[in-house]
Amino acid sequence: MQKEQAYVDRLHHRVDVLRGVASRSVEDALTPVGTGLQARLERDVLVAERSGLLAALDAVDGSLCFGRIDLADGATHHIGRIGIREDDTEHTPLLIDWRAPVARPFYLATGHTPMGLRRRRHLTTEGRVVTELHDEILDVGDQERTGFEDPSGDAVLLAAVSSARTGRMGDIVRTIQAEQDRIIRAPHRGVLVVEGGPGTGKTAVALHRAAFLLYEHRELLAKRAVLIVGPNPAFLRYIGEVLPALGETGVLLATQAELFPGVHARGTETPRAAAAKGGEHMAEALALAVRDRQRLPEPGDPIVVPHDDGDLVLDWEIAYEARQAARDTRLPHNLARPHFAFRIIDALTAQLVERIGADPYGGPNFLGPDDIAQLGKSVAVSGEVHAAVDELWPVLTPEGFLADYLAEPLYLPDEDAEAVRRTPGDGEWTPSDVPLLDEAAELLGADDSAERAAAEAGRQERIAYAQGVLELSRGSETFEFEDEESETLAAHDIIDAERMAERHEEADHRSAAERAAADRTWAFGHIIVDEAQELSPMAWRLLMRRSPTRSLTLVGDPAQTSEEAGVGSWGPILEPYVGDRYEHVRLGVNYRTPAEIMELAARVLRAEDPSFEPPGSVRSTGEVPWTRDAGADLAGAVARAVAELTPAEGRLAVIAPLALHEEIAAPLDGVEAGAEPDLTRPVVLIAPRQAKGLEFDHVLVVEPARFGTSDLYVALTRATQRLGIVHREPLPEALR
Ligand SMILES: Nc1ncnc2c1ncn2[C@@H]1O[C@H](COP(=O)(O)OP(=O)(O)OP(=O)(O)O)[C@@H](O)[C@H]1O
Repeated sequence: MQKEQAYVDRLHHRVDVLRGVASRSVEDALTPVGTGLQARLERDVLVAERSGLLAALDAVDGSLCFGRIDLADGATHHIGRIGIREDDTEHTPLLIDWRAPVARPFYLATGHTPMGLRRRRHLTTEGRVVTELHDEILDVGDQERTGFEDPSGDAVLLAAVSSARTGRMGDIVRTIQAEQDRIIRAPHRGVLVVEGGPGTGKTAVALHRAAFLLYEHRELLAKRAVLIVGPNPAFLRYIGEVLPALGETGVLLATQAELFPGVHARGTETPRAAAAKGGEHMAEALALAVRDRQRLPEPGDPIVVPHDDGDLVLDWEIAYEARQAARDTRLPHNLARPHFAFRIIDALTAQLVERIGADPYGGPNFLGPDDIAQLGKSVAVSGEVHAAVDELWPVLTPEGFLADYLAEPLYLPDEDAEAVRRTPGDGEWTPSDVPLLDEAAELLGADDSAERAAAEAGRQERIAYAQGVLELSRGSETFEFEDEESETLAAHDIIDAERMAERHEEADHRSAAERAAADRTWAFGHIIVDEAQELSPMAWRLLMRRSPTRSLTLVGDPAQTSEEAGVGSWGPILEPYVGDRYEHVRLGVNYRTPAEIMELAARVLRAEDPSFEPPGSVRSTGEVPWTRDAGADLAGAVARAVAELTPAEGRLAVIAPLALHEEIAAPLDGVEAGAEPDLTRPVVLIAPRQAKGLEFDHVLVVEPARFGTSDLYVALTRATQRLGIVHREPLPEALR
């Protein structure tokens, strides 16, 4: 123990030194060095690199080193959250990053396949103090004993899964299991579907996979960013600390509602409306509705456009031909519009030319090219002509178009149309409007060609400039950071002219994740979708647009699908995008819910599907879930149960239908009936849908008869320790 303590002390000392160096170099870099372009460029690059490193060093302080592997050849490696090297000429590794290949046997080796290991050691620390050691002997022939042997090999895992919850998800780097490790380290290209029952670590694995990919493909992913999509804001707050604790901050976490920049989709709607909007036929309906906005005058009733040289007649034929030509370009509506306008202007000019210059005796037109050009110009700048074009082919914004469409939804089955109908200006955008806005933006397009050309010219200039600076800095080697080759630094070291130039965009010092958040057309380096079973076909269309390279990890459990628009199986969802070229892996062990609770939860699903098999629980607690009839006083019974179940340390969730929240919260101290739960409070009151993905030490389910089957299954599987059920209405059959 003392030896390990000495080693851990040494590691912390080294981190302190590195932190000092990094923070000084941020400070130095922040001091004004002059106003020259080059000075500012160098400063920006330095600050970005050193701040990232500093954040990583600060973040890992909690349990820096958690493992050690002893190899058969006598070598030993300590494993931790980041890699650290000694300040010597060889840059000797002191701590191996858990993501490095050398660390892999720590997670995978077994007595059967020892992968060159003699022993695996788990170190438990509190702050900087080593409190426990657990050793596993992996070489049966090895007679040496340390006195810290853990014969079962799962003491650390069991302690982790039984520990009191904080209201925030923690990382699992200390105890990643072999089946999880394989998923975390799977290649980043292509689509990987991770399926597993409640508590199998899908979310944990997804987050660690993000950390791994950022480590393994730092260069690419720092530029293109990683997007993690979760079901609701409470869930994103719940998981929000895992990646920073692993030293990773360059990730964008978002719900579907946040994926259309500039729109805060906070409105609510019926599940029926959400399902109708999420349906695949919606894409076709919107496409047809856009075509409807490309109009023609009625035959025989032309638009008459006044002009100094006499009225111009914009009739059905002219508009029809112009529309055909514009549609033939296959450009989105707003981008095809100039083609429509040109044709109209041409045709109207021809009318003028014909009228003014026609030879009454049938000879050639009197007007020369200059006269014709002059007439063309007069038509092109005419406000009346523009108004006529606008009427036939208006410039449309996604918001305006969709609001109009929802007021009068066409091309949908009647009952879907009724469900989605909304008076313009009535209510806010909802999460299921977001994929429709995105679809509309795609169909409409924005004519930003001039801006793009200017931006590209500016970028090329900056790249040329950055190339010059890089050559200069290579020559003088001004970066005096001792650990240049360490694993921690390797990530931030490599910088090419393009990236340097990107960082130098004068008005834009945002990280890739921040820029991605503001850009609808951003192509992410990798996308991770949690609770992926909830997404509708329309939401998949949006996400696939954000991942043109189809580099995605989808995590979900069809048995927990509550949204009507969600998936039943992955094949039909993925087929349009990748055919059958996706990997499908399963996680089979439940680390959260004790066997006693899982048994009860499984009965709920078995009522509908007798063959349903839940994942096996990693432990049982002896605590059998209970049910209690509240009689007439539901709130009183809930209050008594809350008093009983509130843990001294840890969290209790009361999961009840929203309609009962006011009544239930009234007698409870410090419990609020509100839309946004604070999960760090000892007792939280949440609705079934809000419970998705979360976990608590104890759970009290209220009035389960009002839950849908999958919502009930989700609610029952949230507890790590105890579960109680209070009801006034008769219990569902499966819970009796
Ligand atoms: N290898 C592990 N070591 C320690 N804890 C683990 C491990 N794997 C999972 N857990 C813990 O199990 C709990 C459930 O994990 P997680 O929330 O990722 O499961 P899930 O499959 O996403 O569940 P659900 O589908 O019910 O939302 C978490 O507390 C997580 O930290």
